[in-house]
Amino acid sequence: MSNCKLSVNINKIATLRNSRGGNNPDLVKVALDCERFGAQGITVHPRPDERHIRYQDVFDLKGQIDTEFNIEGNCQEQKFVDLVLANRPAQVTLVPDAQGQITSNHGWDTVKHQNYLQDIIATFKEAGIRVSIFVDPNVEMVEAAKTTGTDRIELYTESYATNYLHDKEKAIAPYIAAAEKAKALDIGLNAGHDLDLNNLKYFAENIPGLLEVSIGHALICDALYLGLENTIQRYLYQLK
Ligand SMILES: CC(=O)[C@@H](O)[C@H](O)COP(=O)(O)O
Ligand SMILES: NCC(=O)COP(=O)(O)O
Repeated sequence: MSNCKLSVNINKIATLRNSRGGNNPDLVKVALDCERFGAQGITVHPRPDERHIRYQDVFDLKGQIDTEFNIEGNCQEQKFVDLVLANRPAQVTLVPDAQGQITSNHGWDTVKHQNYLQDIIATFKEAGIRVSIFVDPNVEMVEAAKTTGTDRIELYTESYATNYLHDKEKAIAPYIAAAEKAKALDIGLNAGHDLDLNNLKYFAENIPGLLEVSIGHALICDALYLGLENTIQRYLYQLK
């Protein structure tokens, strides 16, 4: 039995809600239903333009969620730092997004941004929030993550998901190396981005010490066909 938790990213529920301006679907209700259907965490990624998750959503969700609340985002935005400190989620995941990016597309350069990361991570840890930082599957970046003081790293899995379709052993090789380095350095390990029902099982089976995956886009797409409860159950099954 795997110890890996499934955190459902509900950004795309907010995208749908915002498209009409009302409150349908109700983001808080969906989050609570995800928990009821077995999700072990809820992830949101508020972006400065609030194109999906709004800052107010974070306050609304915080009081309601029973499982692990994970807020992802760009800590170079002071508004994001203030939001996280005001809500004190179980975990904050720091992602180096640029303004206007369509989605997250790279991890931290933990060598170049070492001093900055040390300071911001200490700020969140002093507030009692577990910190994870988004990194590419690169051993050098994992090594330098250790001295930032982060509790965990989240491996950016886009290249795994893309290359899985052509050569899954080659696709996962850099992730195994990164995970082994994280384990040796006693850094907790999360992963996410473009994980789906096809590629998740192989990833979870082959990555040592995987603690959590956060999955949004594919899971919400699957729910259109399979229903949310059935979809969450199927993702959980991949992690068994
Ligand atoms: C950090 C990460 O991997 C992202 O996948 C993210 O949380 C998704 O963000 P969007 O929903 O805005 O594409
Ligand atoms: N951290 C990754 C995440 O929350 C969801 O990414 P995706 O499944 O929407 O690509």
